[in-house]
Amino acid sequence: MVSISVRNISKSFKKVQALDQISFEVAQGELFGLIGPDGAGKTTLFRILTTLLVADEGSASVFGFDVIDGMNDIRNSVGYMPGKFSLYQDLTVEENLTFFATIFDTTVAENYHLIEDIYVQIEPFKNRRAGALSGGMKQKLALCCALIHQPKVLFLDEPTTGVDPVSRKEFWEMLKRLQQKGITILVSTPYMDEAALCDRIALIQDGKILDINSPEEIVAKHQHVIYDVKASNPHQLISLLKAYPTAHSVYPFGEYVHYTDQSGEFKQEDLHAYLAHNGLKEIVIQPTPATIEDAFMELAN
Ligand SMILES: Nc1ncnc2c1ncn2[C@@H]1O[C@H](COP(=O)(O)OP(=O)(O)OP(=O)(O)O)[C@@H](O)[C@H]1O
Repeated sequence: MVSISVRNISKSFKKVQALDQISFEVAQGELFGLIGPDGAGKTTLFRILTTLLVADEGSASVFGFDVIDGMNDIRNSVGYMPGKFSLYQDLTVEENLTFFATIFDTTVAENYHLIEDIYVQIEPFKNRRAGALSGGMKQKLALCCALIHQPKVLFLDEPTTGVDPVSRKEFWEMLKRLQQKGITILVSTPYMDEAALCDRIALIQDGKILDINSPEEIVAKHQHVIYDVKASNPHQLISLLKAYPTAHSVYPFGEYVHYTDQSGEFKQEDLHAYLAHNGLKEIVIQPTPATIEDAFMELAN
């Protein structure tokens, strides 16, 4: 069964085309990721799907309810965790949760089973103002607030941005548990490593979908051999690689530069000799497996 359906959605703000003919479907119970850099259009899409913004073109439905005609039904059946400002900073942890339960005409007690796993971690701070919580705790509270009315679909806009790596990992484990309860989850993230944890992902840039598939298939489609390259002068290394006659792509990747070549006759020794001849030292060149980030760079090129 289809839980979220997006058909040819476009949205512009004056001269900026935030979304350009976006289409995709999310199955019930699926954990689907929107992956893209800042400004890709992720938040705009979330706002359209949660009925807070009207698209210029196209149509969309959530759980069979149209985003225009079924606005109230959607609002009652989805949970939305916006990237920023979803909590009342001056209310305590407990007051925030009670507030969100009340506006959906339910009680914390009624749906406590859904949030218990998460809430026990912030319960020791239940009398603390939300504004005084750490990033990871705010995120857990925001997730509890989005879940307290037992939504069928969860929209999470960059839930782990600005959160430490341990809390990020815990957060994804919680999402997996929620998925097992049958909740459909649409989550956005700029972190490519998190993309691998989704069932399927859509790679988005400049309002367009570059590809939709499982993370494994997106990586498997990558055509070029990727080389990790490192040398004494990273800036010069990038310029030299870009100037190499058969270069296909060159971009920084952690402590390395990722290099792909367009020639079938590429030899690591030739590239090594070229870099050494141009004065670089401590040169390392080694093949490395493709990641989602590499696939993204290739598609975005
Ligand atoms: N209300 C608005 N008025 C004008 N431009 C907007 C508005 N909302 C979004 N935009 C522009 O639309 C584009 C997409 O923005 P959007 O917030 O959807 O991207 P995003 O992928 O969520 O990135 P971010 O993580 O930076 O929010 C950006 O260029 C943004 O500046």
